[in-house]
Amino acid sequence: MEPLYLDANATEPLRPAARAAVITALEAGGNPSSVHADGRAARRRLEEAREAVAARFGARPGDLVFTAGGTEANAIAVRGLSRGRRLLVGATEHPAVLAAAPEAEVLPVLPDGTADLDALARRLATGGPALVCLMAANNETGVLHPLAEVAALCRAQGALLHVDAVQAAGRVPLPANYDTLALSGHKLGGPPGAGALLLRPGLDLPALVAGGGQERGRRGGTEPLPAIAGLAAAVPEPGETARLAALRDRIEAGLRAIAPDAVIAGAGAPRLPNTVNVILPGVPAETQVIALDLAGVRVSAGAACSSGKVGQSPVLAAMGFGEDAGCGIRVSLPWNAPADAAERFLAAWGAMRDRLRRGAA
Ligand SMILES: Cc1ncc(COP(=O)(O)O)c(C=O)c1O
Repeated sequence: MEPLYLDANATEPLRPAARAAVITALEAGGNPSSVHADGRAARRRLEEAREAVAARFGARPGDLVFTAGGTEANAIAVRGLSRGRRLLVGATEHPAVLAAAPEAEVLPVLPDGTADLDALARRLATGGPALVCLMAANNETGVLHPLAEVAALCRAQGALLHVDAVQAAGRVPLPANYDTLALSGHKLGGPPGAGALLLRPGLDLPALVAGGGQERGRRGGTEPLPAIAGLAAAVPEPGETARLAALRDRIEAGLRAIAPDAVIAGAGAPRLPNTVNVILPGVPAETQVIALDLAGVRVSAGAACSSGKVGQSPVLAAMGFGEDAGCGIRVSLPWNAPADAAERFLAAWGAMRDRLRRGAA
């Protein structure tokens, strides 16, 4: 039987339309900065992709900066906006943001994983101008922060807001009142190698790498046009979200029925339709991931971005899970999850749990 890929939050499988767009752009070639006809054709394709992505995510084309991915989009925003400002960063942010903001104050989250709005209001009320970084959806738990309220607090206190929407984009509606918002192509079903930073109208940012002045001087370097074309073509099918949410609900109901001792992280909070983080107390996440992998089911422990490192999840630790913060696995359904994904996952998970219990007895 085909392996069951349930690690979409690490990377989504390439969508057929994105694959076709990548190949077309690769074969067409051309550098958008060249003035001859091939360059002008590449420039047209770049601007068409910009218009499509901007329209889809509610931005103006002139306010969209293409990047090499989500990490770079976050870094441009955090470095560019934080000059002369205090940095306030959510405790469950992705390393892409945390690493760009090493001197930040950490904003706590509530036990359900959502931002602690009272703590944010207190931090904003004292001290100088701030830059707040809070993600739209968490990569490990799928928990959505209340960004409308966060944005209102920021506006009231003259703070800027950067939103890492890498996991939310294409899965849930995006917040509107940001200063900057980061996207990543390969989390949408495009290829790796392209991302985007959306800017509030009128906002400008210095480039991290100046290069040849591309992207209106906001991101130097030849634009990765095949990956950008793939990003622009990576559009969900109608009904996809509802289909994934139904599979997610079946998985959660099944887990509760099989194992009353299992805990679903962030269960009470609004979450992504495709993500379940299930904690099996006392069993290291790595053990679970390997056992499921041997059974042909691909899930992950914590953030897959940390190059195979597994240990305590800082996200689950920030939610107060203590020792069990090392015992959560992330199940993230891809856009093309098969109709029997929930049943196959539950059968493998239940068998794994039985084996581990017999082994422990
Ligand atoms: C929430 C979040 N932000 C940023 C990133 C980094 O994106 P990229 O892989 O495109 O650099 C990831 C990747 O896992 C992520 O989950």
